[in-house]
Amino acid sequence: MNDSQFFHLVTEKYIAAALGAGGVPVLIPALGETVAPQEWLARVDGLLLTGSPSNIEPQRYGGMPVDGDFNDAQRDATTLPLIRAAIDAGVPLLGICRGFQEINVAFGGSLNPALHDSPGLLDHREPKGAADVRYGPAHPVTLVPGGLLHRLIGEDELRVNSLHKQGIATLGRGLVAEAHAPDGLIEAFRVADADFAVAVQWHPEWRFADNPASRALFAAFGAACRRQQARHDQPGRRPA
Ligand SMILES: N[C@@H](CCC(=O)NCCCC(=O)O)C(=O)O
Repeated sequence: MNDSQFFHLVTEKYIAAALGAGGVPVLIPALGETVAPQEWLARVDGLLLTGSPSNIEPQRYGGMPVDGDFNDAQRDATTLPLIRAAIDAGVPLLGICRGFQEINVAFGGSLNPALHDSPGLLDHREPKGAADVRYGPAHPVTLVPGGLLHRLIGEDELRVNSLHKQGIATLGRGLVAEAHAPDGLIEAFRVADADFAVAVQWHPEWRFADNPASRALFAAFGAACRRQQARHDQPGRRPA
């Protein structure tokens, strides 16, 4: 008998953005090793790695446990192997906030556990207030000239929201920076050799339909998922 009272959930803004990208969203529960990554990858055409208030366990990237930290070991045990398997299978990825941090860690990168305690870095935590305030524009990011996001969005700079206390300390091998905050923090990257594997530290899913840059990002993710769907539908396709 399982009498667990835990919920596996996702905020509706992610579901709305996945629908807006042309997808049929399905929530993958945090089951860790109970279901092999290949089982999920045979059933989906893309992975949207969402934000969450929880942190990645620091031992996943060589860090020290922090007293009182809200970690989610079950999610780590699900997403980190899934990310590696998705890249091997050519499944498109879009990582947001915690999802951005997860892709970095899956590629061997590390995180700064508290940006606001690091001299020279901005405080990237959300302001207090209603959702409009918390998800409101917080700082600019500069897109790397000629990078994927720069070409997709067609702007040199964006104003983005900011709801994270952690951030990239070292970028994982095989990842390429795509955007920086004014303090130099990497705010977006792509996986160098992937068809589409992009991650952003901000929240483009928040009112994505009202924001041309967010629309462009989700449209590109949707198009990559449809390319993967076409590969799925081909006889003799590459197994996940
Ligand atoms: N551990 C991270 C998580 C930040 C994050 O994903 N925040 C999103 C919160 C809710 C949402 O999905 O909108 C950190 O604090 O750095």
